[in-house]
This record gives sequence, C-alpha cells and structure tokens, in this order.
Amino acid sequence: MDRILIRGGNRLSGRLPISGAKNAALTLMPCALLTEEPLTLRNLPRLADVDGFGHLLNQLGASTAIQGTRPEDFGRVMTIRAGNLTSTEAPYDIVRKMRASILVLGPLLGRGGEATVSLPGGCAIGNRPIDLHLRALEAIGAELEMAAGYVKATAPGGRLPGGRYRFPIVSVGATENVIMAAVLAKGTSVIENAAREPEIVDLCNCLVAMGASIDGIGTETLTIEGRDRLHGATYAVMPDRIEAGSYACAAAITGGDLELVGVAIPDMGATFDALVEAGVSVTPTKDGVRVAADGGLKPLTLSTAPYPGFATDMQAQFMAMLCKADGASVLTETIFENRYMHVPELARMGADIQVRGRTAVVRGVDKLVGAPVMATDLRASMSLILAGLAADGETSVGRVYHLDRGYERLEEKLSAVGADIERASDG
Ligand SMILES: CC(=O)N[C@H]1[C@@H](OP(=O)(O)OP(=O)(O)OC[C@H]2O[C@@H](n3ccc(=O)[nH]c3=O)[C@H](O)[C@@H]2O)O[C@H](CO)[C@@H](O)[C@@H]1O
Ligand SMILES: C=C(OP(=O)(O)O)C(=O)O
Repeated sequence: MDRILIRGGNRLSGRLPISGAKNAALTLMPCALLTEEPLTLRNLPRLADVDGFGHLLNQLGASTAIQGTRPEDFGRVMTIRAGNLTSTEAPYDIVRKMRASILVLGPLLGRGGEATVSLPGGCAIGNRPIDLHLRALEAIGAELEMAAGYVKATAPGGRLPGGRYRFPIVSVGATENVIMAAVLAKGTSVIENAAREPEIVDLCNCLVAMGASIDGIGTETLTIEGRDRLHGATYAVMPDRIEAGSYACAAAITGGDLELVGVAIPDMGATFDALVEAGVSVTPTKDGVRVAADGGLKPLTLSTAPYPGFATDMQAQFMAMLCKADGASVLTETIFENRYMHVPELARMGADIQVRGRTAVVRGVDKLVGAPVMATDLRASMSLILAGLAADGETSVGRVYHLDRGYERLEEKLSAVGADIERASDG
C-alpha cells in the first residue's frame, strides 16, 4: 500500500492549479443517465471516485470514453453515452466503496421509472443515513420497497408525477437526487429548504443545458417543471472549492505564498473570510487568487454549517492549520457526528486538541513534529498532509487511497511549489 512521505519545514510558493470539483463531478456524471444522447463533461478531475463512478455507469450499460487529454494535463474530458441501459441496479460492492453511488437513484427513476440501489451504510465520519433521499423521492411520487439491504424505487405507470417536499434539514445528496428525478417527471415539483452548495448550482446549470426547466437555482426553493425528455450537452465541471481551500491552508501553515489558479472566488466566501480573520492575506489575481501568510496565525472560532456557512469538508484542514496559531481556537462540527478522527493522529504530531462532544479546542503549539500517521477519511488525510508540511522532520501518511478519492495528483502539485513530498510504496 502507498504512503505519502513529507519532510516538513519548506515554505510553499508559486502557482498551483485547481482541479475540477470531485463533489460536482459525482453529481454531474449521473446526469448522463437522464438522456439517450451523449453528455460530455470537461475538466473532470482524475480521481479514484470519478473512476469508480465511471465503473458504476458502465455496470448500468452506459459507455464512458475519455478524449484527447495528455497525461501531463490536469483534468480530462469524458463522454458518457447512456442510450441503451442494461441494468437499473447499483450493487453493494460499488456503493459501499463510494457513497455517492446513491446518486444514480434519482436519475434512473426519472428516466425509466425504476431503480434498485444498495443502502450505503455508515462510514468513518458518521452514520450518513439516506432517509431524506427516500422521503423526497416519495414526495414526488416514488414507491419504495426495502429488501436485503437494497431499496427498490418505482414510479407508478413508469413516470413520476412530481410533487412538493420540504427538507427538515439541509442535505446536499438528497437535494441532488430529487432534482435529477424531478426533471423528467410528468408535472411540477417544488423543493423547499434545498441545499444551496455551489455543486448544486453546477448540477442545475448542467441540467438546464440539457433542456431541464429549473427555477430558483442557488436559492432554497427550487421549482422544477418536468420535461418529456432531456438532450445531450457539453459541460465543464466547476473548480474544486475544497481542494482550493485545502491548498490555501497549505500556504497559511507554511507561511507561504501561493497563487491558486482557476479558483472560483465567489464560491470561497466562508473559507476566505476565515483565512483573513486568521491574518492570512487573500488577494484576487488575473488567474485566480493569491494566498499569502507571514508565519503568524490568529486563533479562530468556527462552526460548520451548510453553504454559505463554513464547510464541514474544510474543518479538518483548518484544525491542522490552527495547531500553529498563536492561541486557542474553538471548532464546532455540526454536520457529521464523528468527524474528528484526525484528532488523535494530529496529537501524535504534537498537537494540543481537546474534544468535548461536537466541539474541539485547539491550542496552538510552537512546533509540530513529524510522525507516522494513519488517514481515516479524505479530509482527515489532508489535515495530516498539512501538519506534515509544517512539522519538523518526516511525516509518513498511510492509507493514501483516501486522498486519491479527492485530490488530483497531490504530491505533484505540492512538490511543484516547494514541498518535499513523495509517494512511496510499501511493496
Ligand atoms: C459527494 C458529496 O457531494 N459529498 C458531500 C455531501 O455529502 P452528503 O450529500 O452525503 O451530505 P448531506 O448534505 O446529505 O449530509 C448532511 C447531514 O444530513 C444527514 N442526512 C443526510 C441524508 C439523509 O438522507 N439523512 C440524513 O440524516 C447526514 O447524516 C448529515 O448529518 O455533502 C456533505 C455536506 O456538505 C459533504 O461533507 C460531502 O463532501
Ligand atoms: C465527505 C466527503 O465526500 P463523500 O461524501 O464522497 O464521502 C468529502 O468530500 O469530504
């Protein structure tokens, strides 16, 4: 199994390209199931999760073709053709490895009136049930049956009627699933308390490019008028705001100066606000944004929240950064019940963090020390990389497959801006 080795202490500087967003890619790829015509996605990041989703689409009978990208380029172009689907089932083997597989439920149901998807089960960061996905689909007319760890959803008469649903709490995935089902419904659907994450806006914009009718994009109330059919499109995946935020933290923790090329500044509000409050300078440039720090960081009080609040997917990276702040920070995780798995690993590197329930108190330390550490999930892995960049000596991060789910060629991007980082194989 691979490990990432980092010899810490280098100040990062230079230009760092931002890839297409994993979480947008994983909701744009299933849109291809909504049409018989090809959907071409540009700026698709090269990630294990994108490959996994391609594999799932293949299992359903869709073809996935990668076009003319050179190995040295970031991102790629993929054309997905779902003209002849041969299956409507997402099996346990795939769903358990990649939770986002649940996002085929809505489009399969919308297109063919039937879908069977394995229940994903819990994961390291929490239980992550799918009850809201199911309630929302029921509200627009789906009938559900549960058996042997699978949910089978059908549309009576082969087509969903549409309907109204108000989410009791904000769910990104459930909002995406119900939108993808509703765009091909017979009637109109109204979705209230919808998630407003930029990835949802990206999804809606792609669906509109495919002929869907969606009103209220970017707001908490979406009105979707079902169409008889959607057509193909070519669409570029939005830049990854979480990758950008992670590398902004890398600049901050190393007292560095990075230009994040291609970042979408309007999507970065809460992350950049928090960095500025910590004393980091964030300045728009012609190609993106420059994030610079002089070594001193102020402590912060942050609470995770749905967009436009501070993203739970940035909590672990900020925690690592705040280990080097001058004073005590307070972080509260409100989205997932178990998203502090990185704390004991950071502690092995000299961090001073106390967790009580959903709140973590992070006391800045003079130095972090390199150590062998183990990643537990995607963003936890990134927090260990960040700590390693700032630590004295060598850090070795295990279970790199977590990182490969969401960071395109991480070690290449970081070494190009001055990090001493490499991937090593345990054989
Ligand atoms: C592939 C993808 O885009 N993943 C993102 C997506 O995950 P995901 O879509 O799984 O996250 P949700 O927004 O659905 O989860 C928010 C909260 O709602 C709860 N919940 C969710 C669904 C449900 O049916 N019932 C229920 O109780 C979850 O357990 C969690 O506590 O949004 C999360 C919150 O921004 C991010 O951390 C993930 O990176
Ligand atoms: C939790 C994440 O992803 P997923 O929902 O795919 O597990 C993430 O991107 O941080």
